[in-house]
Parts: sequence; C-alpha cells; structure tokens
Amino acid sequence: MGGLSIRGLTRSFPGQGAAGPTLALQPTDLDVAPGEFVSILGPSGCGKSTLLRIVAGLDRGTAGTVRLAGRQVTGPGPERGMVFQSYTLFPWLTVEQNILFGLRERKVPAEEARAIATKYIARTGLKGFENHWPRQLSGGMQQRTALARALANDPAILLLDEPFGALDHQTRELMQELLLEVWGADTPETRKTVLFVTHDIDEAIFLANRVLVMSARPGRVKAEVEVPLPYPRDWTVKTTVVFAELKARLMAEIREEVRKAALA
Ligand SMILES: Nc1ncnc2c1ncn2[C@@H]1O[C@H](COP(=O)(O)OP(=O)(O)OP(=O)(O)O)[C@@H](O)[C@H]1O
Repeated sequence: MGGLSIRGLTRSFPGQGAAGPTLALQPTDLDVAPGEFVSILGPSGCGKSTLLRIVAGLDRGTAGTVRLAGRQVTGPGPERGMVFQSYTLFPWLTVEQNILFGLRERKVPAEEARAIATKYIARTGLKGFENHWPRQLSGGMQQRTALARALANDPAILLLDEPFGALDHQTRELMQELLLEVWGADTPETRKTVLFVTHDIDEAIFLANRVLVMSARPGRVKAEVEVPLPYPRDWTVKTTVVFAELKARLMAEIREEVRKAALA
C-alpha cells in the first residue's frame, strides 16, 4: 500500500486585522513506509490537524511537497480515507448507505459494492445495524461506521484525526482494539498505511509502530520513538514494562512541549 513522503512542508495562515500570519507548521520532513502505523502526539495547536489535512488534500502547504505512493498530493482523493473526531456520517443515510457512499460515487457495480460494504460491516462489528440511522447509534457505533466507510474505498492510507477523542474511556479502549484488528486483518503486504493523530499517549503507543512527537507551535517533528511491541496486540500490552518505559519517555517529551505551548 502507499508510502508517504513529505518534504519541507510548511503552512502559515494569513493574520486577521493587526495580527501577523500564524506559522502553523515549520519545514517538516516525514517518511512513512507502506503498511506502517504512525501515531502523532503534540500539544494543542501544534499543527497536527494541519499536517493531516494537507496530506488529505483538504488544505495546501505554503511550501513543500507531499507524495503518496510516489504521486504528488494536490487535492482530496479516494486513495486517502479520513475519520475525524466529530461525527461526520450523513444523517439522511443509513449505516449501510453511508458505507456505500464512496463506492457509489466511484460507480462500483452495485453487487460488488454491497459485498464490500458487507465485509466491512462484519469487520467493524456493525452486523444487525445496517439499516439504522446515525442518530440511532452510540458515538462508538458512529465511529465504527465512519471507519468502515473510509475502509470500503480501499484507500492506500488512513488519516485518523483523534477519531476516538469524543468517546468515553472504555469505549475508546475497545475501539483501539477494533482498529488494530481491522488493520491487522489484511496481510502485511496489503495492510493500510495509517497516520493517527491523538493527545493520548497510551493510545499512541498501543496502536503504532512508531510515535512522533511534535513541538509546540510552530510544529515540527521533534522526537520519534519506535514501538517494539509485536502485533497482534491486546490491552494486556499496556501493563508491560516495555510499554511503561515508552510511556515515561514520551511523557517527558510531551510535557516539555505542553509547557511551552501553555506559556506561549
Ligand atoms: N484555517 C485557519 N486559519 C487560521 N489559523 C489556523 C487555521 N487552521 C489552523 N490554524 C492555526 O494553526 C495552528 C495549528 O492548528 P491545528 O489545528 O493544526 O493544531 P492541532 O495540533 O491539531 O491542535 P489540537 O490538538 O488542539 O486539535 C493553530 O494556532 C491554529 O489556530
């Protein structure tokens, strides 16, 4: 699946009134290998969402390049699947229709589209809820549907911006396990590349091959930590010494940045 290569990416937003421009992202380089799962941690306002939105093609960098599977990103495309923190299902469509949406847009034949939807409904534990409306679903179920909708398009990369941020703690932990199950259901060759933005250190470690820490604004990648825990993982890895050591390292990195952001 698609590897990501970012070179010299910056983003500044024009200021309003007397305020000068906001530099959201300092020149940033980042390589993510095909099938790699990378978490991005950083203090509020450090440019995490900006980075993800540019990779998604929903925003443009002020300078620099983003390439996915060798192709320059210039706008949104079905090879990039996104899930946001806020619930973004189409309220006038059922669970199944939401999942079918991108497939219909791409004119995938109806029978094939339905088979794909059925596969992801099963993988995300939504069987029996196909005909429910989003308003009838819990937050966790809505995010399962959003994940299934993103995966149904068979994207090269999944861009997840705090997808579990609005969920209660227990649901969030279940969703983390579900995400790893769904991601791990593919073979290592066909596994999706994932960029996962979060504020939660445990979540970042539990999910990823590699955790990046961004500096306070203007953001840049200031540290990266490999996570040497084998997959498949379940919640018990959170109780291991390796996990605790990684957490201590990342807490030290992130505390420094959160303090800088708070004093800025
Ligand atoms: N459209 C915009 N216009 C002006 N400034 C913006 C815009 N989008 C983001 N910014 C500014 O850019 C900086 C980075 O924002 P961004 O949302 O990327 O941060 P973040 O790390 O995702 O924050 P959080 O963790 O709170 O979601 C912030 O100072 C924000 O106010």
